[in-house]
Amino acid sequence: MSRSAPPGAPDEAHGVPDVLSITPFRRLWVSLSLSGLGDWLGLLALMSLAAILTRDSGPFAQYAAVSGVAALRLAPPILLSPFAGVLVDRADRRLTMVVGDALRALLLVSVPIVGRVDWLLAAAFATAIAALLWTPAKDALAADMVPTAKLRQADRVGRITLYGTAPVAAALFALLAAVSAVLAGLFPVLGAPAADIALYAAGAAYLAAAVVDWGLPGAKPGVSAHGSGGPVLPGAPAQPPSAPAAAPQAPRTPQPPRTPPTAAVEIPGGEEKTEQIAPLSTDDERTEEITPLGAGEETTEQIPHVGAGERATEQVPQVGAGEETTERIPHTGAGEEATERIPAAGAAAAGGQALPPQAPPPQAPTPAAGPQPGRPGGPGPSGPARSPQAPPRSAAAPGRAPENLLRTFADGVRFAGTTPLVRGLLLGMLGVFAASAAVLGVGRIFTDRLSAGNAGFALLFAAVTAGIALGVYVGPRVLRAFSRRRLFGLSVGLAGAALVLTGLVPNMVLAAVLSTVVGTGVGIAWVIGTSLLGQEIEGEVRERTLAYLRTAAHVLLAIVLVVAPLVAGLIGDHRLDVRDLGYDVLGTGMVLVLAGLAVLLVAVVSYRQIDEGAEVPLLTELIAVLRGVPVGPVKAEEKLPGTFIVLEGGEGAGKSTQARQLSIWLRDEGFEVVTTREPGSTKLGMRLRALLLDKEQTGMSPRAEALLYAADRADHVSRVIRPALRRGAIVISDRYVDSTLAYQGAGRELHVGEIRRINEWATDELVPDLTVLLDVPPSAGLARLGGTTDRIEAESEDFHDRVRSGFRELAESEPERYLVVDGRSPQEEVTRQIQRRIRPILPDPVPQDAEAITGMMPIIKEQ
Ligand SMILES: Nc1ncnc2c1ncn2[C@@H]1O[C@H](COP(=O)(O)OP(=O)(O)O)[C@@H](O)[C@H]1O
Ligand SMILES: Cc1cn([C@H]2C[C@H](O)[C@@H](COP(=O)(O)OP(=O)(O)O)O2)c(=O)[nH]c1=O
Repeated sequence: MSRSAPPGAPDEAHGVPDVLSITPFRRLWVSLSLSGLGDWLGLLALMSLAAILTRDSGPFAQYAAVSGVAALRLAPPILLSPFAGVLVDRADRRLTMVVGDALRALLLVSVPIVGRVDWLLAAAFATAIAALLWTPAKDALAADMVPTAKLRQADRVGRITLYGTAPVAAALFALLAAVSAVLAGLFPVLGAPAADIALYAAGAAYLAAAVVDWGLPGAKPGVSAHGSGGPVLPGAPAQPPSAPAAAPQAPRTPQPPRTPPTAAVEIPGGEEKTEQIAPLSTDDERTEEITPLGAGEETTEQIPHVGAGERATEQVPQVGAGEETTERIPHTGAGEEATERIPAAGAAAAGGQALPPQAPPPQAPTPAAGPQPGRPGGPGPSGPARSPQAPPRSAAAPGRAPENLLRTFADGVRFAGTTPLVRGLLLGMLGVFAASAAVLGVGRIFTDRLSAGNAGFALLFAAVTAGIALGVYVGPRVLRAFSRRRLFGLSVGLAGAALVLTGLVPNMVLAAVLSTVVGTGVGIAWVIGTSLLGQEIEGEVRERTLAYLRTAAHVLLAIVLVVAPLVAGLIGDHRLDVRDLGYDVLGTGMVLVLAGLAVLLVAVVSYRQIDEGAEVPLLTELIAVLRGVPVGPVKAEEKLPGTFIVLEGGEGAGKSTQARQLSIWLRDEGFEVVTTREPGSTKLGMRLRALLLDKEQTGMSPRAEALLYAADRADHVSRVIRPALRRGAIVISDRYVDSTLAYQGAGRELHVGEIRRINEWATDELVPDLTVLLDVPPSAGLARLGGTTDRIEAESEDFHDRVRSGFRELAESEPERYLVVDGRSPQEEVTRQIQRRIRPILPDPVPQDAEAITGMMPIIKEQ
């Protein structure tokens, strides 16, 4: 059965990013890498130079300047992105990118030349504005270049590029700081150019990006190959550069694919777009999901995605792409909103507006971007990684008011906190995200106090990003036998503890080592958190939750980057003298300590939420895992005195016939025998059987079918089988778990492993002592039945062939627990073979204590 790696199981082929073989996209990617480098390098250099230029301007000025750089870079995306989208929708995208990159180059280069902090802050703000216009143009262009089927991949490539440029920028920054120190030594006239060179380098990176942009294929305003103005995520890829903070998450999040493929229409401008786009509706994802269900199911599936009942349903036809709808909803929360928007903004817009996420993309780490593991501090430079889903692409809907972050939060809190696990995960992920933002926020002044300057700041930043990368890599590989939930909680705690220590040690090297540990904790928490979230929640709710996470991360980033230096300034630097020992209490260090303590608190709260119901104490499990011994609740195996025999096989294989023969024989032998069957041996089971086998019942989804059989089985085991086994009876069941594995697993091509798990739970892991498989070719078995067929019997020949092979594979995988008999043999022969196999496993027909008393009862099985 393993053969059936059902649909859905085979994840999208995330192989080598072959989107990069699309020449225009590859060029765009080069441009994104360059401007991403410029973003990160520019951010680091601006923060550094702000600290340097204000070093002598009074106690609080330095903190305020660094905080100001962060605020001015992050504010435009939050406040202005909807307007930027409108503008960009009307402009030539390629040209917008060229201008955006060139402008940023000029601005960064002008900063060291002017050498004034007020100009530095103005330039920080202006680069944010430039990125704000550049981002939607880039997203829309990317969407035009990539076929719909590859949008998701393009999105991934984009995000990886975004994260990837951060450590590169950190390394480059450190190198340039060293070079500038050497230059300053050689030519004292130059002063200490410190951050200057980094700003020139960032300017050069932007300039190079502008040159590459120039060679990109242009696109007319408002036109998108994919319709909706800019499709969805595609842009995401683009994001890299900008969005620093982006969300790591993931894979699932991005709904990129949703872009309606169709909309290959060119529509200039806002509203009209909507209409034209309308007709489409394909979406890769959806298609995949629907496939197994067959026609008729579509409707059913869509509804859950859409969320808001009727309204949503109405929208679908109008908007076309179901996905679009889906996307909007998560962001917006309310179905109605979505409805309103659509007409007004057009699909594209709708997407675009996806809340804040994209909006902010430009510079700030978009929420969307979220906490990507990869991307370290998210604080990134310019734009946040737009969320994949967020349709950065087309900017905002004309005339639409800027999205309301508060609303996204309110919606998010409402739906995201539905289970303790989800609550715990979100809390933990946001906690570690804030931790890395805190390091970035106070890092520059902190390293200044440690006399490590730019090089120290670069080292700190590189340490955190490298730690995150390490965490993301090792997270899924470390302590494999250890509970993922607990590992998540521990990694959040690790990040918090390491952050506290970082703030306490007045030593650059130790601070760098500890920052790596902070990053590692952050990376592990992100990678595990996103994967647990993906497992825990599905479909529309998952999208909403991730949108919320991105938005929250974005806002948190902005707050931490702006507030952290200010708090450090308020605390100030003090010297503690205890006897002969002096200890410098740094305002920045204390902010790290406070942030670390907050993260530790978050770790505890989050751990409590996600560890609910765990049966083994944390330490016991950890020690066991480290020693390599099996862990887990040691289930007190209930020793059942009875014997459980199951007859399996296809239709007409002779199961009922043999069950009858067996029970006659065993009763004759003096056993209490319970003959039963599935489905339908309890009151509830009879009703389920009617549902399951009624031919009128058309269009039942395979998963629902599997669950109904499992429900019947759960009732059957708890009411009939287990009580009989407890009494010491021999239970003969006509069908059991293997039927679901064969019919719904192999036959319907559902995931066999998943069905097995569901059935283990349903039966509380009751496994037969012996399973007899009566093997007959389906045609022979069905011919024996004659007459009318039920819903399952009426399935195709192929289906029954798969079922037969499914049964045989099961038997082959556990030969000691199976007896396979050729069901075409004469009945008596089949019976004899079964008796021969059963005899050795039969219990003593008389309770042992009774025998001990009389000492004279025959042992039937030996007769
Ligand atoms: N070994 C056998 N050879 C020929 N016919 C058989 C054999 N076993 C059962 N049958 C006949 O095949 C038909 C289906 O048998 P049944 O036991 O009801 O199959 P199942 O319960 O597996 O659907 C019955 O008419 C039965 O008499
Ligand atoms: C128990 C079980 C039965 N089935 C199907 C197989 C049969 O076609 C039908 C049970 O009908 P039934 O009339 O009991 O058939 P049989 O005499 O062949 O056992 O339900 C499943 O698909 N999955 C299951 O888990």
